[in-house]
Amino acid sequence: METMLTIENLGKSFKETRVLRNISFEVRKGEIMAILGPNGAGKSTTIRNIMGIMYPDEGSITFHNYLDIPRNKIGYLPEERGLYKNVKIMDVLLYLAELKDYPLKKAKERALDYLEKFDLEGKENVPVEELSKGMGQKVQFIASIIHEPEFLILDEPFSGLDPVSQDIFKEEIRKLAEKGTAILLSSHQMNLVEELADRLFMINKGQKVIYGTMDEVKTEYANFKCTIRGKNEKSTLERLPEVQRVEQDGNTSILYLNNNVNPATWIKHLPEQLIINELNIDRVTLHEIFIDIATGKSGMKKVGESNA
Ligand SMILES: Nc1ncnc2c1ncn2[C@@H]1O[C@H](COP(=O)(O)OP(=O)(O)OP(=O)(O)O)[C@@H](O)[C@H]1O
Repeated sequence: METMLTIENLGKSFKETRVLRNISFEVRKGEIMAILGPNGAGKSTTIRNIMGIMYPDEGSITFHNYLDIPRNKIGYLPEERGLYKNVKIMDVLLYLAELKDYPLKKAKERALDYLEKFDLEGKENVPVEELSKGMGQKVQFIASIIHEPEFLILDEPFSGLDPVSQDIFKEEIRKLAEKGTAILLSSHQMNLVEELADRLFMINKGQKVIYGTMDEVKTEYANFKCTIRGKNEKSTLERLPEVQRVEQDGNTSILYLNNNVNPATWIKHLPEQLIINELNIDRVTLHEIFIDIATGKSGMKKVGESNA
């Protein structure tokens, strides 16, 4: 896949404090690349450097190998929402399209089409200030893609959306990627990231901790876990082979297994006296990987130990 955006060894300090160190990743045509990290990790600072809102102290950011990033080819849904309040929705959208040199007739058609998709049909003459938070977010999303950008940055696009609207956003984001848009997605909603992202970059304290495809990350970081429903002593479960730790809630126990355990072999060695009403084996979720890596809670690879 063709590389669109390349970030190499990005470094940034605010006064004496270094908030980004050696950040390198790329975003390719037609992919959804997630940038993840705990609060204060450096995601927004990375995005602001890409957008030219601030400049890096070290490293480079190139678009199709050029240092000059053409603003009319980029779409940006910022974390801080804000549209001109007393202006009608259509006027805002056309104004923003015009700023990106996009043909107005086409922009109007696209705006009407998206307003319909987002359940805002007939609202084109409503002033922005009369919209609910979720409706305003939909309009801002349309504003970020009205000009058919090649590269799209979505900073927390799902916050404040109801589940139906989240699904509509998810579908539109997928469609944009299928049409070839390169998408950089920042979100704390791990389940949505897990469903959407092709690759991910996780940052903590300004440094890379994970970089790879969702499958690579799962294979490298997500061990298997076994959920057993049945009344068993926690200490009995903890003594089972290859069990890293056990979490118990009532009669439900989750056994986190060591790296490289083959669950088919492991399950054959479970003692017969265990009480098993139900048993499931899954890989741990992205949510659990995120928490484990950010907190160093389990025996999984911790921050700084990654060689990804
Ligand atoms: N303009 C600024 N001046 C000084 N420090 C800043 C500035 N902007 C960000 N920082 C600091 O840089 C670090 C990274 O912040 P950043 O906003 O990039 O984090 P983030 O990963 O986007 O967090 P969140 O998930 O909370 O949005 C934080 O320690 C923050 O306090």
